[in-house]
Amino acid sequence: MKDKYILALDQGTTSSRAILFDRQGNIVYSAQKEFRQIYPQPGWVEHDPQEIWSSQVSVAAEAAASVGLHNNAIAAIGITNQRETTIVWDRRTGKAIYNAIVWQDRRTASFCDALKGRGLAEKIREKTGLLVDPYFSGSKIRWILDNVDGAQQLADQGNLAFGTVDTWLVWNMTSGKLHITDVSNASRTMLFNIHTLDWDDELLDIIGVPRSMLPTVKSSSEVYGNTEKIAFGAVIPIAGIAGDQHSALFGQMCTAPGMVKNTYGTGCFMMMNTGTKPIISKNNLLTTVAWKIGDEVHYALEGSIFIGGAVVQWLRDGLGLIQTSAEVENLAGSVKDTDGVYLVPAFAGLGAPHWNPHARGTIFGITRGTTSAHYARAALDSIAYQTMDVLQAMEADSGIVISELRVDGGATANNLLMQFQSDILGVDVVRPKVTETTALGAAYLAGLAVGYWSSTDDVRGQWQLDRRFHSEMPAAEVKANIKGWRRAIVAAVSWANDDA
Ligand SMILES: Nc1ncnc2c1ncn2[C@@H]1O[C@H](COP(=O)(O)OP(=O)(O)O)[C@@H](O)[C@H]1O
Ligand SMILES: O=P(O)(O)OC[C@H](O)CO
Repeated sequence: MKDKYILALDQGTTSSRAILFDRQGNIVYSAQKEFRQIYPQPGWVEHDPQEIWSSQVSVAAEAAASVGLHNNAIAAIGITNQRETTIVWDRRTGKAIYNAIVWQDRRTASFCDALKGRGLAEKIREKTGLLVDPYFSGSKIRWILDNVDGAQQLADQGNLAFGTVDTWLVWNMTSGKLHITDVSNASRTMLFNIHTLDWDDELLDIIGVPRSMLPTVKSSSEVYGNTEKIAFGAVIPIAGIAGDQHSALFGQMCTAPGMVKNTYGTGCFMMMNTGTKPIISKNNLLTTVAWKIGDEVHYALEGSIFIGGAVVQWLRDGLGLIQTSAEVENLAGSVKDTDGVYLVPAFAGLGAPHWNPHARGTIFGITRGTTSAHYARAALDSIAYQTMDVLQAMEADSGIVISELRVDGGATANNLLMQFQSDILGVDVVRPKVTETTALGAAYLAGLAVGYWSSTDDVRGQWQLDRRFHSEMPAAEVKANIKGWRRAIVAAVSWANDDA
């Protein structure tokens, strides 16, 4: 298998990517295609399942063609995907009966409130590791069964299939031969028991989802089957599947308990490997299955921040202060600090660890001397402060003092942000050379299954440092900054309460 490659398919919220990796974990070719975001009503977000498939298959074909699709040049395919996004289709035709309901979609908030009202939150958290929230797939499936004509009847007849995006891609790549998912994606549905590693009959009953709709749950690294030539253009083993944040944790080689990564994309997603036992959070974090390789299951704690790099997009598109996201570094760096300005970017409520859907974006401490540069600096700082809130919750839940944070995602290009992150956390922030860690993780999972790499130890050595940021800020300054952020959070939450 001398000149073979691994093809990683990274199906994200706004684009589909296909990246070819070589045996040293280097990127050989990368292709990317954006697709439509559909907003039928405020708070609703949908994708066309057909566009998810066609964008993914076209970039896969482009990447595969770069090394000669018909030369058996690709040893295996690994899939990683936006999580929780829900697709329901008719098994007989392979046609989706409704658009994909995206993880950001809030339409099932009242259904979730009703579950909480019935006192089910603790049971659900105990079994699934999740908070009751529209974020997860279960309530989205229920919505489709309740709102698409004839759906419930089709489900009762066993004609409907549900899948997260990994499942949908595999179904299409195998012309409907495989209806599978992996443990990491299953653990984001609110239907999966993370202790028994099976769909939970009691939860299926509570949420009203027939077991016949659900995919078979597999490990994250095994040969599930082959792509069909007619659907995919070539016959290639599909050998790895993991949700994108789980895949990034693996790609960052956070394979030992206590290792943490934070991905700074549109949102920020921090995950800590907690080893082979789940930790149920007391601080509003999620417990999730990191991956299963062979018989070994790893669990993780996760904190999801809804607005990360998106606050920079707002400076660019909403305020017009910058032309490109990258420009924020120069603008913010033109002042020495925010001069007391705090920005809480709760544009869509606050995620972990606050979980307040009513909070809204707020800016405090403006004076006559405040400039656009202070806004830019406060926006960057807000990403770092939100990360700090999650990291502290993780330390409290795990009892582990974190000494190093591995980072990836688009906003980690920003050195000012990374330095401030290290200053405010008091830990080293560590940026690898390959920041496409999500795709790399999926490639590793697939390559391990087919013997392209022999063991996790074999790939661990491929992780290479780009830059390590050490904390430099004097302790008193750190303390004063954090105190201001805490006041800003309290004020943002209070602002949302119109009785206050
Ligand atoms: N130099 C930068 N400084 C701060 N934010 C940045 C920078 N470059 C990109 N971003 C932000 O990073 C995000 C894109 O990162 P990416 O990892 O591609 O996200 P996603 O996978 O969620 O689409 C955008 O929100 C963008 O504003
Ligand atoms: O597609 P991304 O990278 O924004 O990730 C989305 C997450 O998986 C949602 O839980």
